[in-house]
This record gives sequence, C-alpha cells and structure tokens, in this order.
Amino acid sequence: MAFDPRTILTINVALALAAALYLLLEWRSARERALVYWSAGFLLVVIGSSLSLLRSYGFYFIGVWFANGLLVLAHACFMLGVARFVNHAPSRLWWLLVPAWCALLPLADWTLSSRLYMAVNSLFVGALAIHAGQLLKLEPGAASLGTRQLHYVLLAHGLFYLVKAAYALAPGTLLDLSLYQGLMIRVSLIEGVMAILLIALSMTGTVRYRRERQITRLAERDPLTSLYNRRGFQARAPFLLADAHPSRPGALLLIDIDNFKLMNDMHGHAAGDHMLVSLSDLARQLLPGDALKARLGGDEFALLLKDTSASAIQELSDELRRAFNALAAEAYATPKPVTLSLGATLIDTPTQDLSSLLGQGDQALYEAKRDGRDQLKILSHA
Ligand SMILES: Nc1nc2c(ncn2[C@@H]2O[C@H](COP(=O)(O)OP(=O)(O)OP(=O)(O)O)[C@@H](O)[C@H]2O)c(=O)[nH]1
Repeated sequence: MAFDPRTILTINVALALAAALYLLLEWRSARERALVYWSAGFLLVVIGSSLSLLRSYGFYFIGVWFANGLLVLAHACFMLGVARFVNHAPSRLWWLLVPAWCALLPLADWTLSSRLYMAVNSLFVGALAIHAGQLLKLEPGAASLGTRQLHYVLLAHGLFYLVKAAYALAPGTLLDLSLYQGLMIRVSLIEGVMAILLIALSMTGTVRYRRERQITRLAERDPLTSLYNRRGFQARAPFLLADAHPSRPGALLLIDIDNFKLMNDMHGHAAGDHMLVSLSDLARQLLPGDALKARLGGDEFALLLKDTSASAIQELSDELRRAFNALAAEAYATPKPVTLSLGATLIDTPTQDLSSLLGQGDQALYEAKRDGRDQLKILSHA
C-alpha cells in the first residue's frame, strides 16, 4: 500500500501529543510520578517527529540528527518512568549514552556515516526499550493485563529497533534518511504509530490497575490495625465458609476487650489504640496464615478459621487471653482488669449465611460477658 511518509509522521505527532496529554491528565488523578516521565517521553516524540518533517526541506541536522536524538531521550524517559513505577534505581551507566550519542555528531555526512548513525541511534532506542520492558517483572497473580501488555510491547518495540540497527549496517539495503527512502524507514514510521498507541494505552492500564488495587485495599482495611474491616471481612468470609465440612469444621470467633472504656478514660485514647494494635499483632502471630482476621469496629474483632475443632479454639483463645491480659496489665494499670471475652461458633456444613453466624457469635460473646468476662464460650452450629 502506498503512503506518504509526511502524513504518517503528522499522524505520529498527533497521536504522541494525545498520549502525552492523556498521561498528564491521568497523573492529575493518580499522582503516580511514572506518568510524568512517560508524558515527557511522548512530548519529546512530538517535538522529534515535528522536527523530522523539516528534513525534506534540507534541514538535515535538525530533521535527522537532532530529531532522532530526541527519540533516544524519549525512550530514556520511558525507561525512567518504568524504573520509578517498579521502584528500581536505574544504573548510572545509562548516562554514558549522552557522550556516546554526542560522539556521533562529527559523522555528519550523508553517505556511509548516516547508516552508522542510524544503527547506533536505533541500538540506543532498542536497548532502552528492552531494559524498560525487562524492569516490569511479571509475577504470577500480581501483574495486570496492562503491565503484561506494556512488558511485551516494550520488548517488541526494542527488538524492532535492534533489527533496524542491523538493517542499517547490512550492505546493499536502501536507506535515505533525508527522503524517507528505504523499506526499513517506511516500516519504522508505521511501527511508530502502533507503538505510540499500544505503549500509551498499556501505561495507563498498568497505573490504573495498581491504583484500583490500592483503593480496594484502603476500602477493605482498618487503618489502625491493618486487619480487614467489616467490609473486607464480609467480602472474604464466603470463601472460607464454603469450605466447611463435618470432618474439617470451621469456626467464627468474636472478641471484645473487657473494660476497654476504663482504659481509654484513665490512660487516654493513644493507650487504647496501642492495645488494639497489640491485639491485632497477637492475632497475626497466633493464628494460621489462612485465617481471616478483622476488626469489625471499636474494640470488637472477628476471626474466621478453617479446619479446626472446639479444643483447638479453646487452646487458641487461652493463648490469646493470656498474652493480651499480661500485656495490658503490664502497660496500663486499671482498677478492673482489661481482658478478653470471646464467643465462638463452630461451622460444620458449608454456608453462606454470615449474618446468622455473626448472630450466634454475638450470643456466645454475650454469655462470656454475662458470666464474668475474661473467658471463651462456644456455641455449636445447628
Ligand atoms: N482507643 C480507642 N478507643 C476506641 C476506638 N473505637 C472505639 N473505642 C472505644 O472503645 C470503647 C468501647 O466500649 P465498650 O466496649 O462499650 O466498653 P467496655 O469498657 O469495653 O465494656 P465491656 O465490653 O462491657 O467490658 C469506647 O470507650 C470507645 O470510645 C478506637 O479506635 N480507639
């Protein structure tokens, strides 16, 4: 298909400008610094591609050398953005690209040396893009579609530039940088359009996924203890409840601190907060990793365990109480002891009825309080 290189370059400019503005707008809401680097990279592509249009009017230095130099700089920005995104400090050796590129300037003659120039320039672009792609590690389960896409698009883009470098040095190939003559130059213009689109979309996709994960995390966690809050507990409980079986029953355990108001009143809110955090730390230490741990509100906590038994729950409660009571007594003296009351209900059939389980746990907890606090009561699930 015939096409006019200047038209393609103009499309490149428009797309890169749209990408730069789009990424900048994303930065306004996401505040992810990588977006600023990426946006700056696309702005450099805009300037470089615009200057590139000048080569057909005889401005070779600006239209070829300078414009392609900006392309290297743009890819350095993409790489720095990815490094920032993955919290990786790039090696200082990349600075060597600056003197290396400047060393190409004396080669400004438009026969043989333009091939060498294009080969080295493409090599720099390819190396930066491949390095940026490699920085995006694809850990199973953690990488989003956007991250995977950005990883592969950057690698493919980098490989394309390596091929371009090899092509430039291959004898007998047509290459005229001033008139955009030669297969590789024309293919490169088309590749540029596709790369801008794919890279910019993957960049926003990968940042959005991370931001959504952060928002979900914030919405489901208690800020003081970092345990799940009621919303997070309700969202995750069904997975554990569905697993219950008479041979491996689960258990719901509700915990309420006794005389907590007294501690708050006597020692201040900070002391109360300290004990809430201590209790959550104990829960993390003493419970299995797959147990669901949540602070439902105030001084009330909920634990959901799978594959357990009444005796295991009793043992766990005794350990929790012993450790918590000792901590509280040691740190903050109160006329009435600050202890733990616990209410548990065993779950021996799969169920999705969390609210009635919470009702039973509450009932058991109420009995523990009524019978003098500092103890566990267990109700069997009918
Ligand atoms: N420090 C602190 N206190 C909180 C927080 N949220 C709720 N509280 C306090 O927790 C206390 C809960 O009081 P209750 O459970 O009704 O009182 P209690 O003294 O523990 O009484 P019993 O449970 O019957 O032993 C109140 O004083 C609340 O102000 C919090 O985030 N930090």
